[in-house]
Amino acid sequence: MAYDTEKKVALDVALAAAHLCDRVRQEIVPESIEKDDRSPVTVADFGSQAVICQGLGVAFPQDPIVGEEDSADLRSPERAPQLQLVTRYVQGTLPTATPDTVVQWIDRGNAQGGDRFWTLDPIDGTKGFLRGDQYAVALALVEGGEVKVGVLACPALSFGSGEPGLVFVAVRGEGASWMPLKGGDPQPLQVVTGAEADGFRFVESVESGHGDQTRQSAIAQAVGITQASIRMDSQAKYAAVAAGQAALYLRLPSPKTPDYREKIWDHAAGVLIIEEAGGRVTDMLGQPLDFSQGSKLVNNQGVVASNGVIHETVIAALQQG
Ligand SMILES: Nc1ncnc2c1ncn2[C@@H]1O[C@H](COP(=O)(O)O)[C@@H](OP(=O)(O)O)[C@H]1O
Ligand SMILES: [Mg+2]
Ligand SMILES: [Mg+2]
Ligand SMILES: [Mg+2]
Repeated sequence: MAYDTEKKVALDVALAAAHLCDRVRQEIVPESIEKDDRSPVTVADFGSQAVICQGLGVAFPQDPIVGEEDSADLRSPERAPQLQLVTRYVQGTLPTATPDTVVQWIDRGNAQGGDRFWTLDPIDGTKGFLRGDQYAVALALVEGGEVKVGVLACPALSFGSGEPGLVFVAVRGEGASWMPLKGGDPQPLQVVTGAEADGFRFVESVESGHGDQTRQSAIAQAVGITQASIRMDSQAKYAAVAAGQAALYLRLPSPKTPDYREKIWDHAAGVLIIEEAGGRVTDMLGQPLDFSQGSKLVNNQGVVASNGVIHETVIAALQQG
């Protein structure tokens, strides 16, 4: 089957990284370092990126990686204790790791893109990770501007009363599935179908600054969704739609940052998982997300991810105001 090796390697490295993040959260209260854009990053974000870039580097030495983090904030002498801590956690997976190899692995993720590249969010939802809520390790392969393989590892997510820790994977044209992070048989993913919108739920970010919650509620109501939103950090929202737990994920530009452009690693894996589960993802104008323009979705604003059935109705409601 197509992309068999890529799928296997992506799953292996994402699982190793998810395990690292989970260990950090169980063992310490991770402190956050503030990046230049004032957003937080933790030892787990750095460790996750190091483990994944190392593994991809061995399996696919020619492939560029467009990752969220870089090691600049870890290299300064006053950050030596944090780099030591990252190295200690990476050694749990890669025993020969040193501070030098760790920063080199992290910086493999500094590529700009190309015809074929990986995009990596070592922890999507760092604010959720810090709060003890949802987060995801997100990895995707993009070829010719199209997402071909997507993996989302969600250590804190569960379905119903099941144990937390789920992983989602999709290969273009071959469907999407989920399994427990601990291992087990893959189960197919399928969006919720039917036209009974009043039974549907919608998902949105916990962070009010990452979207427009007022407008998101208004649009959901306009398309007949009467129930309150489910607020969740990270691309776990894409997983919720792919698994049929919600019919819609709305991410409309925040009035505080109207010119914000979404980052490719915040969406690539989730988009493919929803599409392969039978759903649809576009921007707020109904255009496909364009992953061929470097690290940002410069040609898109807002994201609408749905079960497909209600998609056109949502886009129409957005055009009306
Ligand atoms: N003004 C903004 N509008 C939309 N997304 C934003 C934003 N500022 C930051 N983000 C992104 O929102 C992501 C988290 O999404 P969510 O709110 O759905 O959990 C962050 O990913 P990281 O946590 O990987 O940095 C970050 O890239
Ligand atoms: Mg971040
Ligand atoms: Mg992110
Ligand atoms: Mg991140």
